[in-house]
Order: sequence, then structure tokens, then C-alpha cells
Amino acid sequence: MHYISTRGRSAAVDFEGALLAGLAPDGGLYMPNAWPQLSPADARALGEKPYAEAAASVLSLFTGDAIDQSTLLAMTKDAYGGFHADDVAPLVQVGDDDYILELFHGPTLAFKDFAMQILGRMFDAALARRDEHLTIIAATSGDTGAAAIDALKACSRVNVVVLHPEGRVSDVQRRMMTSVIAPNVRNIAIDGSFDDCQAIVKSLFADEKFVNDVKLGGVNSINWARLAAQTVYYFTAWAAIADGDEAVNFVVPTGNFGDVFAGYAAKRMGLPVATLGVAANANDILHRAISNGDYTPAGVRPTASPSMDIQVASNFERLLFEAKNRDHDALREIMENFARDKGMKIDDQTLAAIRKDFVSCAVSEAQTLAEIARHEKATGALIDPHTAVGRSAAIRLREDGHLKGKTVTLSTAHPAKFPDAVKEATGKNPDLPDFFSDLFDRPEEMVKATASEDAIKSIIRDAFGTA
Ligand SMILES: Cc1ncc(COP(=O)(O)O)c(C=O)c1O
Ligand SMILES: N[C@@H](CCOP(=O)(O)O)C(=O)O
Repeated sequence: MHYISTRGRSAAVDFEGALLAGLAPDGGLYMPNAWPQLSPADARALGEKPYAEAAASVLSLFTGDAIDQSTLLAMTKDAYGGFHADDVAPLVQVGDDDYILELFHGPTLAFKDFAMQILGRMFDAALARRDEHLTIIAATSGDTGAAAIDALKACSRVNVVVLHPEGRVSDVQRRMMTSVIAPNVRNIAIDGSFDDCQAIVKSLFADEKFVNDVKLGGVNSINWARLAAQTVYYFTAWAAIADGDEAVNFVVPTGNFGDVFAGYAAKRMGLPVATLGVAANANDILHRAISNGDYTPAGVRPTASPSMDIQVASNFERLLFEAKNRDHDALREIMENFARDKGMKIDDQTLAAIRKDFVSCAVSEAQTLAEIARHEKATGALIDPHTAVGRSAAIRLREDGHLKGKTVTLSTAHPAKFPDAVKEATGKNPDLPDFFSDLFDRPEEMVKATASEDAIKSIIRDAFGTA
């Protein structure tokens, strides 16, 4: 197994190369050169195993020789042993054919923990063996940052710098990041949007000298290892509910297109997935792209589901690469034109290829809050606004005939991360788990910066010099 850049101008690397690089040197995203395969029988057998064992089995298809099987299993046991649910990713039935996959029982209460906890352990092992250090840069709209900091704060060979859009994450999300005061952690509040943060991250990777000076790495979903780890719960969820080889739908609240692309990867690996539902909030660029080919950013609108307040979705590049039959030149031209024109019209053939696997739905603010309230009335349980976007989309896509049969909606965050929206919708205050009961008493540390590449470079150089 090796990894190729979508843009075709970087050398292929092994799993460890993709893990440590994050983004390919040509600005492209790494992809496996071919999809590893699992038969439905293999997938079903995963359902019999504890989550950590299933994760090691699936991940080994991506890691190849980079990590031996017993080390990988020790890593997954350690990573998922810290989750606060026995099942790690519990599946809850909410209707005849409807399920919610709870992905918020990790240490920072969002689905990001599934990949980040394992990445931290992989970084530790690879950097120790190479006797190297890394400076991780992450852009966050709230959840990736907390998960990265939690997973990496104890890594002696990793520094971690997190950029978040000032005032555009919830107080709980911010405090989960800024209350971790450690010598290798820096939080930077950017005067701008998540897209500005993400653009800065990509521009840092484009500066070869800076990348080499500080040994830059990334843990956003540009990093293939993130998506590899996120494929696992599609397999375990399918195995828990499918009869025989029955195909199941997944609906995924979507921002950077990473989580839903992990579902696509699982499908390409042989998992019987019928349709992948892309659930967008009022920042509906992905819905516009899939429904009518219009992939044009329209300015970010703050919503009750702030982690999905994203316009330029990194992983859409991976989807276009697939839809273009992995034609590097065609993909590079598309991405260059997109950068120049600040938007794109997806051609009919490419759109038809995308629609073989995906449908989409945009959910308004009113619909999001209404779904939190409806769900609480129907089940007595609170859901977070991102999950509500997913559930609202799943209900509408089924009513409109786009989804038939069993459907799993990914529940991506704990409701207590977004108490204001939950309270507004239901009148109820979701409680943080005990291990965060003192979150609002903890001191915070962060610096503020303008949305400028140079400002961030100088903060990183001052903090960590050459790694
Ligand atoms: C809670 C939550 N739900 C959904 C998403 C969207 O996931 P993705 O960016 O992988 O599409 C995010 C952020 O990415 C998130 O933090
Ligand atoms: N919603 C994310 C945005 C970054 O997404 P990633 O999956 O590419 O890391 C966040 O919460 O930070």
C-alpha cells in the first residue's frame, strides 16, 4: 500500500510518510493508490470484535508494513480504552429503520477523538523510532482543535498549534482548547473565519523552507490517517444492523467533507453502503455542489452548528479526484481554476459520478432547532445541533424518496458542547460529564492574531524555533 497525491506532482509515500507529512508537497491530498478490500463476511466478522480490535483490523489495511499488528492493536486498545462508553461507538435505534451512531464518548466529546487518539499514538511511535520532532498545525472550527490538543499534549516530540476563528466557536469548545496549558501547546484566536484558518494552514505547507525549519505536520482531515481511522465506525455500525449483505445508508453532518468521505472510502473498500447523505447547515455550498454543480463559496454565516460553518471543504478535492477517475492533470486544472475563479461549476459527467454515491440536503437554522426539540419530545434525549442537522436531513431525504431502508445518522458531538442551542430548542441545559465539571473554573491561555500567514509563522517560530 502506498499513497499518491491527488495533484500527481509529489512522490508516492508509505503510510508513515502520509501520516507525518499531512499535506503532500505539491499541495494535493494523499490517497491510497488502490482501495484495500474487505468482503461483507470480513466486515460482518468485525462486528463480533470489541471496537479496538475491529479498528486494528481495518487500520492494518492502510498501515501496511509501517506498524506491526500487535503494536497497532496495543495502540487501538490504549486509544479507545479512554472512551466513556463500553461500546465506544454505541448505535441507538430511533425509528423502524433509523439509527443514530453516537461518536461523542471520547475525551473531548466529538467524533474527532476517534482518529486523533490513535494518531497521537502513531506520531509518538514513528517520531521516537526516527528520533525526530514535529510541529503540528491545525485549523479548527471548534472540535478538531480540542481533540488534537488532548491527543498530543503529552507527546514529548510534538508541538501543537491550533488556529480557531475568534468568537465563532462555543464557549465549551474554546475552553476545552485554551484551558490546556502545556509547554508544547499554543492556541491562536484568529480574527477571521474557519476558512481563513484553513487557508493559513495550507499556505504554511506551501512554504518548503518553513515546513522543513519547524518540521510541520498536520492533523486536519487533509491527513489521510484521520480518514483511515474514521472508516472503522462505518464498518462496525453496518455489522451491527445489516441482515446478510444488506446495503445501509449513512447520513453525515458535513463541513470539511472528511467524515462523509471516510464513509465513501468504506464503500470503496467493499462495505455495502447504499447512499451517503451529505447534511449541510445554512452554509450550504456542498448541497449546492451536489444538487446543481455550483461549488462557489458564498461567505460564511455563523450558525447554531458552528463546527460546520465552512465554505471551502478540503476533502471535496478527494471526491473530485475520484469522480475524475483519478486523473491528476484534470484534478490539478480544476483546483487551479477554483483558486483563480474563487468558485467552480462542476461538469455534468463529474456530477453524475458523484451522485452515484451521494445525495445532499441543506438544513436551515429553524429546522436545526426544531429537530433538537422534536427529537427530545420523541425520545427524551438531547442531541447537539450538528447531529440535528444530520437527523433533519435524514428525515427529509427519506420523505423525498432518496433514502430507502436502514439509515444511520452520525451523531458527531455531545449536546453539552453547544448548550445555548440546546437550551433555546428545548428549555433544557445539557450537562457536561463529570470530568469536565470544572471546565469553566480552569484558567485559559491563548494569543490573538490577524488572519495573516506571516503573523502565524512568527508566533510559531517564536514559540518553537526550529523543531
Ligand atoms: C461536531 C461536528 N460535526 C460535523 C462536522 C463535519 O465533519 P467534516 O468536516 O468531516 O465534514 C464537524 C467538523 O468537522 C464537527 O465538529
Ligand atoms: N469541524 C472541524 C473543522 C476541521 O475539520 P477537520 O476534520 O478537517 O479537522 C473542527 O471542529 O475543527
